[in-house]
Amino acid sequence: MLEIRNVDKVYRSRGKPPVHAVRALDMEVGKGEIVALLGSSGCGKTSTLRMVAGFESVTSGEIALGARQIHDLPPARRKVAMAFEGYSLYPPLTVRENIAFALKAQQLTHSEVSRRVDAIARLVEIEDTLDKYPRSISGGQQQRVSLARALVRDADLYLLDEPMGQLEPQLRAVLRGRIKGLLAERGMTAIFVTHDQTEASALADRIAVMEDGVLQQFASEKELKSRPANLFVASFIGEPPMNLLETEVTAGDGGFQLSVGSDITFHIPGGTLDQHARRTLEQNKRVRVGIRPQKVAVGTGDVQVRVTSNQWLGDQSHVAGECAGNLLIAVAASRIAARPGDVIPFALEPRHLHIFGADGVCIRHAEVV
Ligand SMILES: Nc1ncnc2c1ncn2[C@@H]1O[C@H](COP(=O)(O)OP(=O)(O)OP(=O)(O)O)[C@@H](O)[C@H]1O
Repeated sequence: MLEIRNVDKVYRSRGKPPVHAVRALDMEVGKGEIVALLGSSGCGKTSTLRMVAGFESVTSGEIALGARQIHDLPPARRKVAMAFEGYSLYPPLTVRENIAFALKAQQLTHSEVSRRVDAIARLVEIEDTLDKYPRSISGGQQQRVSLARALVRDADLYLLDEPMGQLEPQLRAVLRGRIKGLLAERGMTAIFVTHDQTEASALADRIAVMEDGVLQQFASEKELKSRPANLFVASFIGEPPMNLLETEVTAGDGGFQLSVGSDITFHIPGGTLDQHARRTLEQNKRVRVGIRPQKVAVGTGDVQVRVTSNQWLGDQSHVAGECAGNLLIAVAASRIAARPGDVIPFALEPRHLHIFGADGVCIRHAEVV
């Protein structure tokens, strides 16, 4: 449906060094798929969306939508609807007129326009603002008008830039569900930008994780968590973040020992490694390993940890502790009786380890259970 092929974006402003905002981006989005672009501020999410919509040119590369090459077309001819981060509402028009304006090109009857505007306004809960002007409504309401203006259109692709960033958490959760329902019911294809992992997971079929202009991994939330492509994705996705440890590698016992000083030793059987992983471990003296806090067992095991904090969050405990200069976090389903300063055991099983090569690429994933 949407194909982004080897796209680069370089901003050049006079007197300033060029900014390489997007690098060699390759991405395919299927019909009816909902995709989240997730990443920290400045990683190139908005630039990507704006290039697809046509508000920024591509520096190189191609973008196709269905059978059409669109990267050289003006925005109005792309059949792409976009809700902007800065809303871009027309100040002299009322909310109703702003939303209806998006339907102008579709030559609908007056009553059909009214019906559609009322329905979308109801969905995003702005019915009572329809006769007001943008300046007299709140930022959160303006954001919903912008969202309504994009979703009301018939388009091949919907691009939503931080569509709910201004809304309070409760309304956000309600709208998330409704928008997902609308997109699914109509088989709409959508890409939305977010900083928020919960939002990405709740709305999207697949998540594109970007950092520094580079697509790091494009996969379902489940796969990002269970098979992170590299250290960046491993540490960025998941809450609390993955525990990462620097280990020393020694070969032996038909496999490898990965140790953190004399305090932690993992035995990795050769049979759990493919050829590339084995070669990487043979060639590197040190590698990083990662283990999800949810996979660290508390009160059992042979890693002695000095507790630094222990919080009960109502449905789970987060226990943090220090071992050989490393901070380790464990998530347990029950209350843990431990106070800061106590020494308690943690169990870190080798089968739950992700192992990363010197370039940060994951060479062995944890066993999926
Ligand atoms: N018009 C522009 N001219 C020059 N540099 C720009 C321009 N627009 C964006 N940039 C730069 O390009 C990089 C990527 O910006 P972009 O807005 O795409 O990131 P983002 O991931 O959407 O960030 P945010 O979440 O903060 O909106 C940043 O370094 C930004 O400063």
